[in-house]
Amino acid sequence: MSDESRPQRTAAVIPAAGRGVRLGPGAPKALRALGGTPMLVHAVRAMARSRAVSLVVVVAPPAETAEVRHLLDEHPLPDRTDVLVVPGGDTRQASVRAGLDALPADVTTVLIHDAARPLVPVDTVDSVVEAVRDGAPAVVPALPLADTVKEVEPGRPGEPEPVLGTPERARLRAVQTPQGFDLKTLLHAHETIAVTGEGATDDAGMVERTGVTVVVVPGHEEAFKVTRPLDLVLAEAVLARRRATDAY
Ligand SMILES: Nc1ccn([C@@H]2O[C@H](COP(=O)(O)OP(=O)(O)OP(=O)(O)O)[C@@H](O)[C@H]2O)c(=O)n1
Ligand SMILES: C[C@](O)(CO)[C@H](O)COP(=O)(O)O
Repeated sequence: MSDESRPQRTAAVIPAAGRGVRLGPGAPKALRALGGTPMLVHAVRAMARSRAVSLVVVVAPPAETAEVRHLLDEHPLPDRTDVLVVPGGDTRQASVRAGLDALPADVTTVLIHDAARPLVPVDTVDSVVEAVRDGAPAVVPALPLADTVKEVEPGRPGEPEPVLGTPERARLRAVQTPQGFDLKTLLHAHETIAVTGEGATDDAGMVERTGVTVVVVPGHEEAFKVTRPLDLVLAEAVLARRRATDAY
């Protein structure tokens, strides 16, 4: 079968193996409650809400893999969505790679979505999938910045840092997930980076290093990442508003 006539199956990989150090002491971040339900369950449902996604691969903290499997069995998804659970690695990049390695051969498009972004709306997920299916090999949702950004010479914590410059804000975007990829393009980036030993803080950053053009589509304010304690307060408020206004 030629590449053109092959059915386009879309899977989502959810890296969820981080500890959540910046959120403070407690269970691994993805397992902490948001509105009484683990953050990971919200993130998995957010992917399954897209009719394009028929498989979700959850990359769990290695010590909690069985617990995560049990948790997902307790929170079933629509019949059309399968869920796999695999153990993660020491870095986000290694965890994403573990998720990619678990994908079956018929997957052509992959979304990489942080468990730490539990409230991404389905329209944002769908717009990323659509852009990949329209031919973009790498797509990221992103928002313009509200703050001015300074480049600094990093110093010791608490010490003043000299400013090196002020990038033009109109050209900057704050990048979210899910990031969408033609699977072969992302696998090639992972293989290239394994050889060069470089790292990247997001998946699109890895693809950029292989010379492939990444495009941006509009992100959403509610796709923010739960990183620090105040983010959890905001997430609870957003979820409570949704539950009060629609059948969420
Ligand atoms: N070894 C790792 C590290 C991170 N992640 C995942 O990558 C996503 C984004 O990372 P971040 O928000 O930085 O999560 P943590 O690494 O858990 O946060 P922290 O740096 O505060 O510990 C999260 O869903 C996290 O679970 C992962 O799967 N494997
Ligand atoms: C992938 C990401 O969420 C895009 O903004 C971000 O780069 C993750 O960074 P973190 O340092 O792992 O929180």
